[in-house]
Amino acid sequence: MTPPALLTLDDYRKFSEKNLVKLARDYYESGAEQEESLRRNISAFNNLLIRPRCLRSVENIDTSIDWLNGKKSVFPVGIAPTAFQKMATLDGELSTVRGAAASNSIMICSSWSTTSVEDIGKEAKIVGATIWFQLYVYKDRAITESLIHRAEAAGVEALVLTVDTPVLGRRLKDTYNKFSLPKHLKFANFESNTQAEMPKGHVGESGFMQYVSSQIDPSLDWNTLKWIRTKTNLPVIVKGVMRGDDALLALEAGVDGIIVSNHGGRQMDCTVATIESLPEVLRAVDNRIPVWMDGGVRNGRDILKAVALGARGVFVGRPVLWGLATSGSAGVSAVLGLLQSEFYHALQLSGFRSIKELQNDKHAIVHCSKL
Ligand SMILES: Cc1cc2nc3c(=O)[nH]c(=O)nc-3n(C[C@H](O)[C@H](O)[C@H](O)COP(=O)(O)O)c2cc1C
Ligand SMILES: CCCCCCC(=O)C(=O)O
Repeated sequence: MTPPALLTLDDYRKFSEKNLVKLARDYYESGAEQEESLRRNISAFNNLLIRPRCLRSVENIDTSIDWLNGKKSVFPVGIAPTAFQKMATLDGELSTVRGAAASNSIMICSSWSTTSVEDIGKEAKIVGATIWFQLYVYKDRAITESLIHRAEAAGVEALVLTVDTPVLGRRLKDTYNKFSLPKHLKFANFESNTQAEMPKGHVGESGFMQYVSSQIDPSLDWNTLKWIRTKTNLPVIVKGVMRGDDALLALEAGVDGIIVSNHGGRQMDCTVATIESLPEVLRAVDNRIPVWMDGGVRNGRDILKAVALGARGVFVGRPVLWGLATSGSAGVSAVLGLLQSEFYHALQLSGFRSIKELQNDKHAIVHCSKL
């Protein structure tokens, strides 16, 4: 069936809901606890207002940006890692990587994918996509080390260490639903490792929470990051930094980039929004390494605001799942294409012809409290 006109990401969200069973929909949509952070990530963008320039000849706009170490991206939006994509569509992560390639975006693959990193890597080579690999650190370091080496061999270009998940946030809907990976799906990076195999079916309160507390290392600290550094020559990016002081520690630990993130409001609830944390992290980093953000980006104006503050780019999580559940790889590239055209349009309407020009204008946006 041809989907109706889908004009906004919210249209994709609503349309995709029909294609998802409740267990999957709740898992994808949930935030932790009372979902304050989830809502604030989105609403905080509204406190930033754009100050448009006029009469600036906006016929040609350059949305490209140096994404990492000189590698260009045609527009500043990447795909955040999200687990268990085969709950959204048959081909799961393979559809996402195809959608990423079709829209010249980059994909961060989750440690907890339902397609192995090797299979995603093979497909990425065929379709010409850039992939990074997101890492969770297991109590059993041999599992973590083997994941790093497998990701390297699969052709990933950077490792993304998630640092906001020492333990799992309490997502109430998942607990009510007794969420676990549906029986027909695999925890694909761990198939051969029964130790790390997630319990199947509805066990106890949430099979997911049980698995995390038995396997994931809550003692993760800055030394763990140094240990990871000794295991790979790939750039290491930390995802989940929310404060300037932690950004300075990340710099000291020698990271190659930071993603300001609160895990889409799925971990600690009642946090500041990521767009509110971004300026403090940027001040601390002072242009020494790239800083991206994710959380609540839902249109081209949000991208403009984050980039105007100084972000190298943004990542989107749930919107890609909505595209995936709407129409597989075509849906992913449609969602990314929509963001790209909205960003282009927002630059035109506000009189900025390139990201450089936007970032050089220190008054492009204003916080509403300053009016
Ligand atoms: C269903 C779902 C699964 C996620 N899985 C992962 C994951 O495996 N690893 C990770 O680092 N972050 C994970 N995240 C967090 C995202 O990478 C990202 O931080 C968040 O979705 C950004 O917010 P947004 O959904 O508002 O764009 C997940 C988020 C969602 C919604
Ligand atoms: C160590 C926690 C693993 C959570 C995996 C998936 C995820 O990040 C999410 O559901 O959010």
